[in-house]
Amino acid sequence: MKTVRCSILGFGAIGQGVAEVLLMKKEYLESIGLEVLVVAVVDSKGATVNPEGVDLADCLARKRTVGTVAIEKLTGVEIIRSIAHELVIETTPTNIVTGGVGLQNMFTAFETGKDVVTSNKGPLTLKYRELMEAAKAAGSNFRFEATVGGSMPVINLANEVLAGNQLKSIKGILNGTCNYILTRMLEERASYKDILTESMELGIAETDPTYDVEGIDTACKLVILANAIFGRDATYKDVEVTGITKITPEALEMAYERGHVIKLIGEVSRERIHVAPRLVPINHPLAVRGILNVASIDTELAGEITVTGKGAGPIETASAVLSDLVAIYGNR
Ligand SMILES: NC(=O)C1=CN([C@@H]2O[C@H](COP(=O)(O)OP(=O)(O)OC[C@H]3O[C@@H](n4cnc5c(N)ncnc54)[C@H](OP(=O)(O)O)[C@@H]3O)[C@@H](O)[C@H]2O)C=CC1
Ligand SMILES: N[C@@H](CC=O)C(=O)O
Ligand code: NA
Repeated sequence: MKTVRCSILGFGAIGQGVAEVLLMKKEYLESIGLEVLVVAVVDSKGATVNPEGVDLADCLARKRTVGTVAIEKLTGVEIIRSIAHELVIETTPTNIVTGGVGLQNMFTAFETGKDVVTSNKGPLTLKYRELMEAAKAAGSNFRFEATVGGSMPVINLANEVLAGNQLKSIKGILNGTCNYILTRMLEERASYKDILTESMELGIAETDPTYDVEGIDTACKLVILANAIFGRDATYKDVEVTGITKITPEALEMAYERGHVIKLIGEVSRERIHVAPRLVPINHPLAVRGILNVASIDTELAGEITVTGKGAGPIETASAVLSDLVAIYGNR
């Protein structure tokens, strides 16, 4: 049995989802020869640490009752430097201005020879090239399937499953919150404000939900795809961005009467990266509903390949984190 010691940095919707999935998948992981030991869990107030493995069920219970896992006043960087482990699971908030605490966590992880699996888009949007170089110099694994499309496979699908097949563009819906809002505004005439509040309660919206509705989150994901799949050196400023804040119920209804839905569509190719609301025919493969995401990959050899799946949510996103963990340490 191989033991993988890991830290979970950020214990909000996704960090907790990861903890739940690690508990749920303990037997499966053991069946493929992996014992995953979480040695530290960190939120904004501090950490629970145990080099022999923390009690994840207890961390989840304390987070839900007391509001924090903090027992010791330690930060992510301090934990990365002082506690022996192999893998940092980074799930702190996305910040595209500074990279947030996640950027420092990732650089420190590579500096100390650790692998990183993350759902955090900020560092990758701001400093993709530098992070890849740091990971390479350290000989570390760096995987981030959860950053784009949540559970929906897209990065690993394009780079691994479609390896060798030159890709021309990727186009689709990459924000679950916006799709949920647009769907419910049209189908139930629910109010924009109420659905946004509900999205925050469901753990699908960003820590700062303006990132969702202003198209910033989709833009981040397009930057990650541009860099990870199209070999570009893009940052946020390379994206043309329009969000959904100006879409009215009347506009949605008028479009529907004419056989269309309005969707927030992102598109990335070697030439252009842009996101804006667009009209999509009702029966088109991109016209998915609710929190679903969808991506149509235009390939050189295989034509168009379209995938869809839940783009947000704690357990769904943790599914992508789990698959990255297994890709690094499993005997596949
Ligand atoms: N929600 C989703 O469906 C998806 C989210 N993501 C990405 O995953 C990441 C996490 O999202 P989500 O869980 O929803 O966000 P939340 O806001 O629910 O959780 C963020 C967590 O990070 C903690 N945190 C904030 N600052 C610090 C700090 N300085 N040191 C340590 N911990 C800190 C927070 O602490 P505290 O609990 O004390 O506030 C909280 O536990 C984001 O980058 C997001 O973009 C990606 C895919 C899907
Ligand atoms: N807030 C995001 C979460 C996943 O990245 C979304 O709604 O898609
Ligand atoms: Na994904």
